[in-house]
This record gives sequence, C-alpha cells and structure tokens, in this order.
Amino acid sequence: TIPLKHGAHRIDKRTDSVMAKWRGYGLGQFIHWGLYAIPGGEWNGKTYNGAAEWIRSWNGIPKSTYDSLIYKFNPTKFNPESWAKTAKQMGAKYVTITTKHHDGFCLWPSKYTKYTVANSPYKKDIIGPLVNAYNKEGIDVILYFSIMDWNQPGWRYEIKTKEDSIAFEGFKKFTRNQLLELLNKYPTAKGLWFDGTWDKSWVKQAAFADELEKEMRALRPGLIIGSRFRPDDFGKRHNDSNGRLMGDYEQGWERKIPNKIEDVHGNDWDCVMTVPENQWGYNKAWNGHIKTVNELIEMTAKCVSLGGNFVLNFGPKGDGSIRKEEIDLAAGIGNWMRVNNEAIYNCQYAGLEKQDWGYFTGKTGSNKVYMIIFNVPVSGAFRVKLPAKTSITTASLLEQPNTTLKVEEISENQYFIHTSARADNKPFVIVLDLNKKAGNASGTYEKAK
Ligand SMILES: C[C@@H]1N[C@@H](C(=O)NCc2ccccc2)[C@H](O)[C@@H]1O
Repeated sequence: TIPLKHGAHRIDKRTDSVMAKWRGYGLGQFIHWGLYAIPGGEWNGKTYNGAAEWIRSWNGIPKSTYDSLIYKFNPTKFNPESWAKTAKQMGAKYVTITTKHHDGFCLWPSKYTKYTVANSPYKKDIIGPLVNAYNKEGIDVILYFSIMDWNQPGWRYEIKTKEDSIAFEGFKKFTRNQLLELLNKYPTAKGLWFDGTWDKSWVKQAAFADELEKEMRALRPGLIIGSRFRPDDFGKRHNDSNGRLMGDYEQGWERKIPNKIEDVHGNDWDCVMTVPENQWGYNKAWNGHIKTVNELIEMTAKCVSLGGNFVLNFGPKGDGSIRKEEIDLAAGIGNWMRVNNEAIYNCQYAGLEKQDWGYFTGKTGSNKVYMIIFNVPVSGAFRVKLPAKTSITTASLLEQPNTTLKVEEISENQYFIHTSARADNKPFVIVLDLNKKAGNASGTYEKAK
C-alpha cells in the first residue's frame, strides 16, 4: 500500500451503534430547497435546461440578479411539521436537508456571511424548525453542505496565483466556521452529506480537510461523514490511493444504483435519487420520465438488497409548499411501506444468489430472509438457491403471516416457493425462516455455490 497521511483512517465499516442505526434506515428523504426554488427552472419565460438548482450558472441570468433573489425569499407556506409528516407517512427513517447549496444561500442564520435567511424577508431560521419537526416524528437528520460556494468571494475553482491562494485560505476558514457552527447549532443532526468538492482547489486540501474532519468528529462523537468530503494526499476522492473509502459511507451513488454486491466494495452507502431524470431543486416543468411509485419501491428494495439506503429527493416550491406529485408519491410509497417495511428496515444484503423475480433482503442478525417480488414467473413458482448447510424452515406471505406457503425442494439447496395467483400487480413479500445447520452462524449467507 501507498503510505498516506490523509487517506482512509478506518479499513472496514464502522461497528458502533450510531452507524448501525444509519445502516438500518433503508429509506430516506432528501430535501433540496433554497433560492433556486423561486425561479423553478424558468426565467422571464425562458426555460433553463439544466438542473433547476444550478440555474445561477446559466448565462440567461446575470449573477447579481440571481443573488438578489434573497430579497424574494418569504415562504409563506413553509410548514416544517407537514414536511416531516409527509416523510413519516412515506416511511422515511432519515432526512438529508440542504443547509447551503452551491449558490451559497444559507437556510440558517450563519454568523459568517450575510447571504442567509436572516437577511431575507422571511428572517427566521429554517434549519432549526426542520430539525425539530423531523426529530419529533422520530426521523433523524443529516445535513447537506456544499463546499463550493458561488457567493463567497474567496471561492476558487483552482488556485493559480498568490492572490488565489490567499483568497482560498480565507475561504477555508469560512468553511470551517460554518461547519462547526452547524454542528453546534443543531446537535441532534446525525451526520453530514457533502457536495461541491470536485474542483481542483479543494482536491489539494487533503491536510486541511483531514484536520477539519478530525475536529468535527471530536466535537460530535458518532458523527457520520460521507465520502465526498475530503481528498487524500494525491487528490483522490471517495476512495483513497489505496482504494479505501474515506468517510463513513460512500456518497457516489448519485442518481444511480449498484447492480451487484461487488460494486459496493464492502462499504456502507446511500443512493440519492431524483423523481425526474435530473432535477433536485423545484422545477416547474417536470419534463421527461417521472418515476412511479412501483419504480421507487423497486429502487428502495434494490438498494437495501445490496446493503445501502435509498434517499428520495423532494424539491419544495419557493413558497414552502410541496408539489402534489411528490405528496402523492410519498403516500403511494407509504402505503406499501406500512405493510412491508419489515423487509426494508434493519435489513441488509442476504448473501443469496439474485433471482429474476426480485430482491432478497436479510434481517440483521436473524434467520429471516425476505423475497421482495416484482416479477411473478409465468410458472407461479419462485426459485430460491441457498448455501450449503442451510434450509427453509417455513415460508409465508409478509402481509399474511399465518399463511404458510408450499416449499418444494427441487435439488440440493434449491427450492420453488409456491403462492396462489394474486389479484393485483403490486410488489409483495415472501418471508423465509431459514435454519442454518452448524457452521453457518452468520446473519447473512455466503453466496450459494
Ligand atoms: C446531490 C446533487 N449534487 C449536485 C450536482 O451537481 N451533482 C452533479 C455532480 C455529481 C457528481 C460529481 C460532480 C457533479 C446537484 O445539484 C444535487 O445537489
């Protein structure tokens, strides 16, 4: 291995209880909210073709005009309790909230810049009431923070001159001040989701970022920090130059989902996902494919089946209300989660060979395995392959626990599970109680040979 001063400081997953709880969340909500929600991807009747939260980078609006949106920020319909209730009904166990996106507008009254809610007509803190409302619903909070800050005069994409270097040193101090401010103001926040760390200026800051990460962990023991925060000695991000994950979970699964367990390299991870193809902030015109409830349930199942969390994005409007399409999606996902969440919460990769009918999840530390069915075979029989020394004690429908299903052994450790035809085409769950003969004590199973 390459000797590194600022590479990964831990080899495997964290083993503490705070991270174990994070690992079991299964389903989360992402909130992208800020000044960009006011134009909503449109300006003077012209449509911005990129992601709505990047509209400031469009040459269709003078930067100063965008920045003056602060004087229009007065979300009269903002109701943190109703946002939290929507997330609760969806079955989200955590929420990731944008405290500051790339445009630099702070949803909390930061002492270190004037570009915050405190200097908007709204005046009040947004983050505090959101953290309290979500915590009251039993939902943990992760704070999203963009290092790149287009409003800060000291921000640089790269450091070319002495002047750049002096300016960026000031920017680094500002960044540290804001992160420590957030951790001190919102002590119940469980962790940080970083963004805007891909530019040349930041990937040179291995020592600074490493020191700051250590300082944040000392200030908030148990803090969960994503892999997108710091670069290693050679500017490598997410994984250091020895291929080891920096931070506590992989953040790279943005709008994409791994296909096989080898893709996650034994790391904790979350997948953050948009409802349209690529819109995080509110966009009036939701063009292209809008994901359906069934698609989003399948994405959730797929993520949990590979040991990750699925985090679905909501982009509230400039007035603070959540659009009907998102409310309806949350309700539809929630209807399924209310019946089937046992197959999602505190479940991980089951270690079984994937079958065409859907996804296996394994209940952490138990003999229970769930089959989340999306594709019913024309035979009506669901194939299961188990590792040696493992067999099926019982099979039942999660929605009707006292129904036992017929288990047909078709060869060594291969079975067909038979269910009766179903009236609707909704995803459903078969629960398997497995018994592991001596020699296979783990909660998950080696891949069936
Ligand atoms: C979570 C999303 N991240 C921001 C973004 O621009 N991602 C695009 C991107 C993703 C990965 C590397 C570079 C750039 C989007 O604006 C959202 O905030």
